[in-house]
Amino acid sequence: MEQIFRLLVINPGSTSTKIALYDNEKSVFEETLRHDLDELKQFNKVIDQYDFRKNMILETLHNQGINLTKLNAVVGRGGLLKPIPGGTYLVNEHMVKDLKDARYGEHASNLGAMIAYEISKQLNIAAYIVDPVVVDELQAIARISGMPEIKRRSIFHALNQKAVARKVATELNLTYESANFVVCHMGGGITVGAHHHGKVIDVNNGLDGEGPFSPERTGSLPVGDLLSLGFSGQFTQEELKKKISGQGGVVAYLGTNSMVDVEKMITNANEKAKLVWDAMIYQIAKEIGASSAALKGKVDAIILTGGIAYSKTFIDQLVEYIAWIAPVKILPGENELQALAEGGLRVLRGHEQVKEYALEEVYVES
Ligand SMILES: Nc1ncnc2c1ncn2[C@@H]1O[C@H](COP(=O)(O)OP(=O)(O)O)[C@@H](O)[C@H]1O
Ligand SMILES: CCCC(=O)OP(=O)(O)O
Repeated sequence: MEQIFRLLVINPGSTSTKIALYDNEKSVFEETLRHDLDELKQFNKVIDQYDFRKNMILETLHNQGINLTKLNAVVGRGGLLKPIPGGTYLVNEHMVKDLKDARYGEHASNLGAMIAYEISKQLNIAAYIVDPVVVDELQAIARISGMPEIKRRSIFHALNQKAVARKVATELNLTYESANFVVCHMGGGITVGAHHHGKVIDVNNGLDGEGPFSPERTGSLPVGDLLSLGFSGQFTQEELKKKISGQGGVVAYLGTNSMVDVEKMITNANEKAKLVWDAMIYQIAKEIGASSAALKGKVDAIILTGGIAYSKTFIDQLVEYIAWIAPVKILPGENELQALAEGGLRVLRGHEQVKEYALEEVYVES
C-alpha cells in the first residue's frame, strides 16, 4: 500500500499567508489569510510579524481541528538567503540565523522557513524549503549592472515561475529543459523571468528596485532623482528602503495594495486610479519585451501568473501589448503550495537528495 505523507505547507507572501495540508499530492485543507495594509502597519520589520503570522496559522489549524502530531514534515517558502541553486533544502540553524538577522534583506518569505522550523522542532520532524526567492541561474552577462561595485541579483518568484513553466511545457508537449518562456508573476511584487532551457538566465530583482512597479514596490527608478532624494535629508535610509519596497508603487499612489480595490476605483470613474493601472500594464509589457529580447525572440510562450492575473480587464489590456511576441498563457494565482508540497515529497520519498544550507564564507581580500 502506498505510504501517505502528511505535510503542512506555509507560504507567507507580502500581502497574504497561504497554508495547506497535503496528504501526498492531495491538498486536504487550504486557506489564504489576507493581510491588509493597516494590519501590517504596526510592524516595523518583517521579523516583527513572526508571532502575528505564526499565531494566525496555528489558530486556523486549531479551528479546523487539525492534529499536528500526524505530520511527517513542514515545508515553508524560502526567503532571502545567499544565492543558491534550485532544489529542496533542509531548514537548519544556519538558515534560520541568516533569516533572523535579515542578512540578505527583508521579505515576508523569510518567515516561511522560520515558522516551519519552529513547528517542526516541537514535533521532532523535518522542515524544508523549496526553490526559494534567491534561486540564482543568471547568465554571466546578466550580472553586469554597469557599475563594478554593484552586481545584479536574482530575486524572484522562483517557485511559482518554475512550476507554471513546467506545467505549460507539458501542455505544449515540450520539456522545461528544452523550451524558452517569458514568465511574468504579478503579485505584491512583480517579476519577469527569461527561462532558457530550464534556467532563469535573467530576471528583474523583484525586491530591490528593478523592473515594473507593483502593488507595493517602485520597480526601477530614475537613479539620479533617487540619489537626490536620498541625500535630501528628508528620509532616513530605512524610510527610503520602505518607500521602494513595501510602500512603493500602487500603494504610494492610491493608498491600497489591492488591485481588486483599484479596479473598483476605476469603475467609480477615478481617473488617477486608471492612470496608475494603465502605467503598470505599460511597464510590465516593456519588461516582457526585454525578456523576449534576452531570449533572442525565441519564445515558446509568455506565461502570465500571480494574483493579478485573475483580472480579465488587466490581462486583456496587457495582452494587447505583447500578443505579437508569442502565444500567451494565463495561469492565475500561483501553484506555490502544491510546488512546496511536491518538493517536500520528492525528498521524503528519496527521489531527490535534500540540500544543506551553509553560511556564506567570508572572503578577506589580501
Ligand atoms: N481577482 C483579482 N483581480 C485583480 N487583482 C487581484 C485579484 N485577486 C488578487 N488580486 C491582486 O493580486 C495581488 C496579490 O497577488 P498574490 O499573488 O496573492 O500576492 P502575494 O503572494 O505577493 O501576496 C493583490 O494586489 C491582489 O489585490
Ligand atoms: C522577492 C520576490 C518575490 C516576491 O516579490 O513575492 P511577493 O509578491 O509575495 O511579495
